[in-house]
Amino acid sequence: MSQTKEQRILDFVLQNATCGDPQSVLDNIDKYCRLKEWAMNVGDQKGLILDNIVKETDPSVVLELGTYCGYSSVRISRLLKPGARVFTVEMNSDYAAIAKKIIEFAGLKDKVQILEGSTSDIIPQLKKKFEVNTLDLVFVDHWKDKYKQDTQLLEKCSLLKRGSVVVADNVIVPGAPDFLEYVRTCGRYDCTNFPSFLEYMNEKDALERAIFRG
Ligand SMILES: CCCNc1ncnc2c1ncn2[C@@H]1O[C@H](/C=C/CNC(=O)c2cc(-c3ccc(F)cc3)cc(O)c2O)[C@H](C)[C@H]1O
Ligand SMILES: [Mg+2]
Repeated sequence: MSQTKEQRILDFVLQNATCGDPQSVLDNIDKYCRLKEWAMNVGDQKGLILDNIVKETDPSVVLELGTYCGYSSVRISRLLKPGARVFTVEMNSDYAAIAKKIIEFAGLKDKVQILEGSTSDIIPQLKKKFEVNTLDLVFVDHWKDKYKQDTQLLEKCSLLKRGSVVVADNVIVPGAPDFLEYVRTCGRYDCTNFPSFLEYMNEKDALERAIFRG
């Protein structure tokens, strides 16, 4: 059966990275995707900006929208204090399976819970089914036309509190114009743009940090 690109990324990690070493997992995914096959991981340049935001926030409860292969789940969870958790939502079961193996290889399975399904179904379940009170950090990196609706859903489900940090990837490329307009003008967020570059390319991209005012 012919392999998918995501299976090839997983194989490259299993064959080249060091088990239990999250940085070597990240470095090898970046190496493969830069040299062999491009893939839509947040990558090393935007990843460093994300690292700084995570370190500054020191979150106990993190939600990620769009796991894909698990690169940013590894990136975020490797920086968390003992007992802190990442919930990551992925609707594609093939990607969820790949991500599970990558997160486990990195030694981070106790910090990351992959929630298989659609954000529209899972976000409303976080409080009762997953015992979440409020979210300290949200990393938004799924379909770009769903950023705004899912941010509004987080608000509706009272999952954001004053100081909750929402970080969105790709606000330049592919872009999420309705999300940007919303968080910058609705009056409920303090927004900062972090210019960078599209993963593994020379094209400009950026992260947007939107801190909920409560
Ligand atoms: C109900 C649906 C919503 N609910 C959902 N619920 C659960 N899971 C969801 C939901 N919506 C999506 N997902 C999952 O998240 C992942 C999707 C990730 C999407 N990411 C991009 O499209 C992108 C493109 C480029 C790019 C840049 C330049 C180019 F030239 C080409 C591509 C770069 C980037 O950094 C990018 O992150 C995964 C594939 C998909 O199954
Ligand atoms: Mg992205």
